[in-house]
Amino acid sequence: MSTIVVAAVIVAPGGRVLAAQRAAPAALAGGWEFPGGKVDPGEGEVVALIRECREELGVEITVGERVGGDWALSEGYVLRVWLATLASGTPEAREHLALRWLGPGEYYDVEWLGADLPIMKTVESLLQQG
Ligand SMILES: Nc1nc2c([nH]c(=O)n2[C@H]2C[C@H](O)[C@@H](COP(=O)(O)OP(=O)(O)OP(=O)(O)O)O2)c(=O)[nH]1
Repeated sequence: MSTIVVAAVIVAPGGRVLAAQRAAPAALAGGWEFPGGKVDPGEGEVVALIRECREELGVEITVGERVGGDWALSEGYVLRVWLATLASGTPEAREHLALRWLGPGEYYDVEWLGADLPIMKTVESLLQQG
């Protein structure tokens, strides 16, 4: 069975989305992703998403609609993604090298990890549909 990784596309007014730059492992460090992480055994996926955003960014999120289905990662891992908004707090890079809010026209200004580029494209279409 695959390990499930969950990630949040946190959307702020003006269609800004939060990108986070990975600090590790070496093969991925410097690449940009949506905040999240692995679901713990027995843990709900949305619960894991909220926990990861609390741990990594120091924020509380409100989870919205799912983005796509299972996004392929490396062997044995799948990525599931949700739109989210900030319920409280200001994101801080507690585990990442940096954070960036990307507005429309800036969505591709960072080096997304391979799995994340198609997700960004799907999110762009969703946000354009309003
Ligand atoms: N969180 C996250 N991980 C991603 C994305 N895209 C992508 O390829 N990944 C990969 C990187 C990692 O190999 C894996 C997620 O692992 P993680 O390191 O974020 O998980 P975690 O916070 O639970 O950390 P740990 O248990 O390994 O300490 O999925 C993404 O957008 N968000």
